[in-house]
Amino acid sequence: MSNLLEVSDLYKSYGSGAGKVEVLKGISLNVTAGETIALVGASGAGKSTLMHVLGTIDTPTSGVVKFDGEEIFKLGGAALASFRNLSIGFVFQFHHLLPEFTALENAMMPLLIGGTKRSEAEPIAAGLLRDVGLSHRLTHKPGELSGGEQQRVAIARALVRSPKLLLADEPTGNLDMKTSDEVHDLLMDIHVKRGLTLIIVTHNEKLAAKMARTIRMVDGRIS
Ligand SMILES: Nc1ncnc2c1ncn2[C@@H]1O[C@H](COP(=O)(O)OP(=O)(O)OP(=O)(O)O)[C@@H](O)[C@H]1O
Repeated sequence: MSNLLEVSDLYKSYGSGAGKVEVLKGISLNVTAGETIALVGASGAGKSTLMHVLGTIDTPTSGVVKFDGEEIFKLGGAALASFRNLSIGFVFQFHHLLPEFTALENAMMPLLIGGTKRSEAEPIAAGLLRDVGLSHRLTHKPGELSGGEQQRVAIARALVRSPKLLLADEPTGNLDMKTSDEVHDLLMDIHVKRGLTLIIVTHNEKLAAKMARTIRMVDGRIS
């Protein structure tokens, strides 16, 4: 299997001088296309920071990230944004849905932002909402949905552009156990059906055990 991600000697620090915080301290890692990875470690170890850099919503201080062989941080601003929108889906602990839009509108937002016509975006988003078990909630706004349903909408939105990589940062950290289990099963189901590469930050041991590989971070390094 080919590598989807090749990460070499990644460093990330914030601030400067006496206030400098080194968060990532030389991370090297390969991720095979279609792999599932649990990223675990104590609070403050740098897991979210690594996810943000892999997802290109933050930039490394130094080091190289190759996605499908391409050095992504060599891309300029607009090209990088377009790469991110097309290739990577994100699910966060808090769903970040737009409250004034319906489930369907939220799910199709990345397509609309990418320039797809609404008439084309709608059936794609509706199909995904059906896949996550929400065909009966298309016109509900986030405030009218349960926590698990909101997270399902966020998952549909993350998948609407058929990304190769799904990054999920504590996707069920905010949900009760039963709802978490349902969302975990959904993520695994999506991985199996789509061959999606999945990296999940989690403190949930049951979820970590479902992933093919566990990567443990300790103080900015892979242990
Ligand atoms: N923008 C920032 N400026 C300064 N320090 C930061 C910034 N972002 C993160 N940090 C610091 O980097 C360290 C790692 O944070 P990060 O959120 O990556 O950890 P984590 O492993 O995801 O933790 P948790 O499990 O609690 O979410 C923390 O000490 C944090 O305070």
